[in-house]
Amino acid sequence: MASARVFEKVTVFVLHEDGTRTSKYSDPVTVRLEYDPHGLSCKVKQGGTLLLEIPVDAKTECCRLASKSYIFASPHEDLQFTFATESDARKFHNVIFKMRQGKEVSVFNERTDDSSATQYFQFYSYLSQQQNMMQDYIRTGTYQRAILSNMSDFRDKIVLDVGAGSGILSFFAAQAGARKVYAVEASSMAQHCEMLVRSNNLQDTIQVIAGKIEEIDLPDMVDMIISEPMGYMLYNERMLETYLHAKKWLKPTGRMFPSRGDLHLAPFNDETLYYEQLNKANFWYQNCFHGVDLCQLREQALNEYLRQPIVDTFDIGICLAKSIRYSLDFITAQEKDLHHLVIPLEFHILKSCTMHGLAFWFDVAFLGSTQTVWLSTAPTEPLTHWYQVRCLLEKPIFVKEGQLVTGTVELVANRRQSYNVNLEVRVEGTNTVSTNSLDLKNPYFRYTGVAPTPPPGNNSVSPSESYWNTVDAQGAKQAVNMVNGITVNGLGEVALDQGSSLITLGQNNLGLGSSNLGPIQLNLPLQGSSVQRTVSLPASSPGSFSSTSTQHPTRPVSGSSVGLGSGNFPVNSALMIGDYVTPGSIILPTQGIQLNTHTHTHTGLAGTDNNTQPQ
Ligand SMILES: C[S@@+](CC[C@H](N)C(=O)[O-])C[C@H]1O[C@@H](n2cnc3c(N)ncnc32)[C@H](O)[C@@H]1O
Repeated sequence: MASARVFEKVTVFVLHEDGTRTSKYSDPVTVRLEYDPHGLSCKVKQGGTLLLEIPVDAKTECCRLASKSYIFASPHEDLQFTFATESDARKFHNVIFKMRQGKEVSVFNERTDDSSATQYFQFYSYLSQQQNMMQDYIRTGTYQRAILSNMSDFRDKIVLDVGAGSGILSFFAAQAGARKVYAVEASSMAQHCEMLVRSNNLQDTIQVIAGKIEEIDLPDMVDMIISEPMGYMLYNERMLETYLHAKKWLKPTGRMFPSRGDLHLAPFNDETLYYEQLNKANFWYQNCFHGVDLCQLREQALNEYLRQPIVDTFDIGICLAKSIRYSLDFITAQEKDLHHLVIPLEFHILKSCTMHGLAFWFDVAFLGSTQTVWLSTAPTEPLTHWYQVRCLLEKPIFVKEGQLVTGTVELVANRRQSYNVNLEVRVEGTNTVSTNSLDLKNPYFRYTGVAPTPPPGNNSVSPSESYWNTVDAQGAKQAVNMVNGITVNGLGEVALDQGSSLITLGQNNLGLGSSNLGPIQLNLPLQGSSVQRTVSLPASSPGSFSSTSTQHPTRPVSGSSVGLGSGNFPVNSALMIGDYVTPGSIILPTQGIQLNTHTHTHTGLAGTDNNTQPQ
């Protein structure tokens, strides 16, 4: 039920203690039963005016009365609705009865706290959040390619879209020739989705069903299930369980798009990241903060910071071993398989280094009958709104090339639609063990838009020389300037009068004293930044020129127009609840960006230090 059930000419009475009743409104009203993630919302209207709204869920006290009436009991008022016809009263009762029956047996409700579900579906009811996901071009483009390059899996088929949101994947299925698409969406986005279906004239193909997969009914079994159920680290949000649950509607020969998910794990080295967390905790290590000794809480603060998985991106060069892959086959896996995952670790260390933790990313595969398409969130691939996730160890360990690091990552599902992550790593043949326990529901969003830098010690040629070799000599030649009546270009070539060609000078061979030229400033493009960096050249360098260039992160960020500069930008915390922050939701200051080479300071971030998930 995406559209509301509407009942006209309903008379509403207030029931009194003494058994009498009085009319609540002078005229009959219109009653609408609308889908709500908790159950239903019963809206009483007159003309366009909303007079009353009664939330109806599994706990609401209500029942049928005689053949044409229905009673709602509430602490302050008991109401009787008398319908125009018996048939209306029966329909009204049936909608409520079915909803309540669904709730009683809802697998979703059993595994989810009400508060978590409320916040979660509220988040997805915002058009801006659906837009954020839709604008992740790598994500949306890959889904469309996977579907349209496997037309034979969709043509004339019945498709189920699990968590349809705006309905974008349902539209792709329709483009691929699906006969019928059931677009199931639990948030109130279902209503917007239905509007799009109608305005695109696809109401005969796409049927929007408002409700949770675990609670709705479908008229048919389906040939194909499509969905985008992946959260941070693949498993966050526990929507994969909903995706697997939906298989109760899949024909035995049916397909799942995506068909398989691979979680990748690799040990990493990142001194800056580790000390950044440590330093944040050091705030509590002061004994006279406005006259108050805070030291007692330093340990707990550190624990809190270390419990946060870090969401951002990094250079693959920080990884100390080849990643291991933990695969989940969506066709064969069961919901309960995702309640407790134990991932065995075995890393063959490739370079001697301090290991600070484990990095995670995921890929999903669409195994079509014509083509296999992969969607990857690897650090080597264009950035998506899933970024990558890193979990720090409580105590970093030193590992040597050739050593074997073993251990486990345990993911324990919780009622907040997330996981507790327990790490344990051991260096084989030594006594070295390190652990940590993290809360995936409360990650630290650290992405600033700065291109990640490779780890130190990776240069086998002189970086200074290679840089200058790549400076565009032609650009410098054209940067012509007048200095003390002499024309000088960026290569140091000079001409004494206008119109004559420029000549290369030896060391100050015009006899100009260095003091005449003064300090020379050169504005260079900075990698990953849209700001200029001022470099002072020796005063004896002839001429001065200014070359302004805007360069974006070396790894393209997918999604909407992102021009991300250096420094720390406020992230709109309202956008960070629920699913993810997209690259597009970084807010750039309009002016005056100070070059900040320390990417680890986050004083510029809005709100708290980035809680990205609902609690
Ligand atoms: C990550 S979004 C994807 C939206 C859309 N399919 C897309 O690709 O843009 C997941 C959607 O699934 C919905 N959802 C989550 N759990 C659900 C459930 N148990 N039943 C139905 N919908 C659900 C959310 O409300 C959200 O709109």
